[in-house]
Amino acid sequence: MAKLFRAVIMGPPGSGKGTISERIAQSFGLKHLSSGDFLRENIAANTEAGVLAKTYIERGLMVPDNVMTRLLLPRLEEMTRHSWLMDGFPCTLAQAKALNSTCDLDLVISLNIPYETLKDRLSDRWIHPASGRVYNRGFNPPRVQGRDDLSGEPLIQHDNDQPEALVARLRHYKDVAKPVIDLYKSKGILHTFSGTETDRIWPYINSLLSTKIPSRPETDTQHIPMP
Ligand SMILES: Nc1nc2c(ncn2[C@@H]2O[C@H](COP(=O)(O)OP(=O)(O)OP(=O)(O)O)[C@@H](O)[C@H]2O)c(=O)[nH]1
Ligand SMILES: Nc1ncnc2c1ncn2[C@H]1C[C@H](O)[C@@H](COP(=O)(O)OP(=O)(O)O)O1
Repeated sequence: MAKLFRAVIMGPPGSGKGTISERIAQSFGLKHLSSGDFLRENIAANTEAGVLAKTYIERGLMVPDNVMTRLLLPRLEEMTRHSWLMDGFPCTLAQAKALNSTCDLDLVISLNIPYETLKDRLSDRWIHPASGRVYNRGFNPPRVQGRDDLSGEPLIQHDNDQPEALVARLRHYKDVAKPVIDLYKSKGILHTFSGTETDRIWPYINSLLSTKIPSRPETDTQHIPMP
C-alpha cells in the first residue's frame, strides 16, 4: 500500500484554509477533514460532545480543548487506511500535543495573509449554515445571489466576520497559534505561504505536495483492465 500522508493546514480566519483544502483534496486524493464540519455533524446528531460544543459555538467562543480532542482523536484513529488533510485543528498547543500523541504528521501548511485582505474577504463571505459551504461575492459567487448552489437555501453572514469582531479574532488567533507554529517549525515540517490571492499561492502548495505525495492513494486510484 502507498505510504499514508497526514497534513494539517493552519491560518487565521478567512485565510483560505477551507478553499485550499478542497483543492488539495481534489488534486491529491487526500480526505479533507474539517473541525467545523465535525462539530456541525455532532451538533446535528445530538451527540454528548455536540451538545456541549453547541453551547460554546452559539456564544461565538472556541470549543474547549478537551471537548475537541474527545471528538476528533477517535475519528482520526479510525482513519488508519486513509491519507488526510486536517483543517481547523489543532488550534491550540494543547490540541497539537494531543494530536502528536495519536499520529505523526508529515507536513503542516501555514497561511500568512495580510489583515486588509482578510477583512475584505470575510466582510463579503456568505455561508450556507447547514453544510458549511462558503461563497464570496467576488471570488466564488453563488449561482443565484443569496442562495446555496446545491440546496437553494438562503445564505447568511456571520456577525463575527465583520471588521469590528475580526480584529479581536485575529489577535486571539495570533496568540494561540504562535506556540503551535513554533512546535511544527522545530519539528521541521512547517511550510509557510504568504500572499493576498489563493490563486497565486496555490501553485506553490501544489508543487510542494507533488514532491511529497508521489501518487494518489491506492483506495482512490482506478484500475483500468488490460485489453
Ligand atoms: N477575493 C478572494 N476571496 C477568497 C480568496 N480565497 C478565498 N476567498 C474567500 O474568502 C473567504 C474565506 O475563505 P475560507 O476558505 O472560508 O477561509 P478559512 O481560512 O477556511 O476561514 P475560517 O473557516 O474562518 O477559518 C471565503 O468567502 C472564500 O470564498 C481569494 O484569493 N480572493
Ligand atoms: N480546533 C478548534 N478548537 C476550538 N474550537 C474550534 C476548533 N475548530 C472549530 N472550532 C469552533 C470555532 C467556531 O466557532 C466553530 C466553527 O468552526 P469553523 O467552521 O472552522 O469556523 P468559522 O466560523 O471560523 O468558519 O467551531
